[in-house]
Amino acid sequence: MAELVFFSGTMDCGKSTLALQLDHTHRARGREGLLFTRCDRAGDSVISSRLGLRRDALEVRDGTDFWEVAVAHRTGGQHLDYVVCDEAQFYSPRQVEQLARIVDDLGVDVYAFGIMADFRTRLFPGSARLVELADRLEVLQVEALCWCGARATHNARTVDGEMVVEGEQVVVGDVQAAEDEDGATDTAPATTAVVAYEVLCRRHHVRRETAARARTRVGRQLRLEDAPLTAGA
Ligand SMILES: Nc1ncnc2c1ncn2[C@@H]1O[C@H](COP(=O)(O)OP(=O)(O)O)[C@@H](O)[C@H]1O
Ligand SMILES: Cc1cn([C@H]2C[C@H](O)[C@@H](COP(=O)(O)O)O2)c(=O)[nH]c1=O
Repeated sequence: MAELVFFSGTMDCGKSTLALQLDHTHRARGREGLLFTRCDRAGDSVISSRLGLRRDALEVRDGTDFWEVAVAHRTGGQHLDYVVCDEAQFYSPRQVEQLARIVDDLGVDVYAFGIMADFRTRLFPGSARLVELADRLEVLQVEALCWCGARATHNARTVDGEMVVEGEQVVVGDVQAAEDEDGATDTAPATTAVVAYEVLCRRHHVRRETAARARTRVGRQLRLEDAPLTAGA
């Protein structure tokens, strides 16, 4: 029986990689599918993974109707066994309902991949609807890690290196810029605010303690410990 599966996890836990692997495996067995994404970091109409894999995909827009696309595909004489949906957190609840209908009325498997919650720890509307409707929820096996070594369960947004808890729900971006060898973080010209993301455990998300902030705190402690005791101190 066809099913709607929601594979979810934090940013950078391997969702797009798994989406492309799953498509490859099904295709290799002669099954035919359609790939969809919305606002991938790499640009329009592509699913990209940080491992370097990338494949063309159909870009989901506000007006995309999955039911109509699937029916037109079949009416055009093509097979449709499964659908892979990346960045599904950006889909509207109505579009998720269309995906469920494809499963139930057309017998097509739908594999959706996305993050559950935004940087404020609030569910994306599309992800909430997926949780409500999916036959199965799968949590990815490669667990992203917080800087402290604990399992990362939350996505944090930073603006110019500082964690923020207010702002637009959707801002396409990547996990923190790579560090230079000297430990300095890459930054854009001072006039452009740099939005980035970092995965954290709940404790550090609540405390707003990013890796950079933790490093600053430790550095300050070390400097205090090294400071010579002055008379009367
Ligand atoms: N250079 C690398 N070598 C091995 N694995 C890597 C490398 N870069 C990224 N990864 C793996 O890829 C994962 C991110 O995969 P990706 O599919 O882009 O994640 P998501 O779609 O969940 O954001 C990382 O968690 C890590 O396991
Ligand atoms: C937390 C959060 C993330 N986003 C964006 C940032 C990325 O473009 C995608 C997630 O991509 P990934 O493949 O899972 O790394 O979502 C956002 O717009 N708002 C947020 O709060």
